[in-house]
Amino acid sequence: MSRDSTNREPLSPREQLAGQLAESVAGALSADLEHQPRALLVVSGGSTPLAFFDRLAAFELPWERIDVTLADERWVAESDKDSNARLVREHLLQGPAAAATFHPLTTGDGTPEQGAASVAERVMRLSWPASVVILGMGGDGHTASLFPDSGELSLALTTDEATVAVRAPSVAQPRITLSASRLHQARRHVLHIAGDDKRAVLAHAMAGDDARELPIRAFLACPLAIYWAP
Ligand SMILES: O=C1O[C@H](COP(=O)(O)O)[C@@H](O)[C@H](O)[C@H]1O
Repeated sequence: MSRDSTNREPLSPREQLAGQLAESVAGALSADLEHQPRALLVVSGGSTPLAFFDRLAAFELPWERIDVTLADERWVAESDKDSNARLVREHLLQGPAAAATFHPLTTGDGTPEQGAASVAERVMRLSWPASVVILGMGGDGHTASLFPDSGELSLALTTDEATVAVRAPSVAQPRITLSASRLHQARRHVLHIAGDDKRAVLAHAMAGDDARELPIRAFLACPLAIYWAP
């Protein structure tokens, strides 16, 4: 355990990792904004990024020139406990970062199939390439909402469209995901994961090349900076 800058709270390895990733992402956004009017940050949902969001939000950056969107989203209301947008609003768009512009991946449509085209138009208006795409990974090797058991996986791995509506037996809600081709459009790619289980999945992914088995494989050659803690 080390201590944070106030020398009060002991930091867990995951908290230290979140701080290191926040520093790196803040530096990347700052560097890009020196030579472009706006910068785009693509983040993932789930439980892993929360401490990172909290840390990044505190950086003094020209947030009014920063757009934030998600790699994927559950097709639920923003008030839902499973909404990635809710996590971003509650943990990232706080303090200095409240001045950023957030672009959610949902619409008022009943299904992601109905909403995907208008979300794609919204996404394509952003400042690509993104400064950073931060990916997470599930225990099944999924990243964003590219699930091994989804009927839309092949489409999501190959289409030039920006978004794909996804359904998978392994997850409760329908989802929308940025396609692999859209997620590839970034200056920097990061994989942020924690725990020995995910390290083992990543090692398995690195030993093969079939992205339909472990979709994270579609990003291993980006190159991908790996942020891992026990
Ligand atoms: O479903 C999702 O899961 C992954 C990983 O989530 P975590 O809770 O294990 O951190 C995430 O990267 C993805 O964006 C999310 O929709």
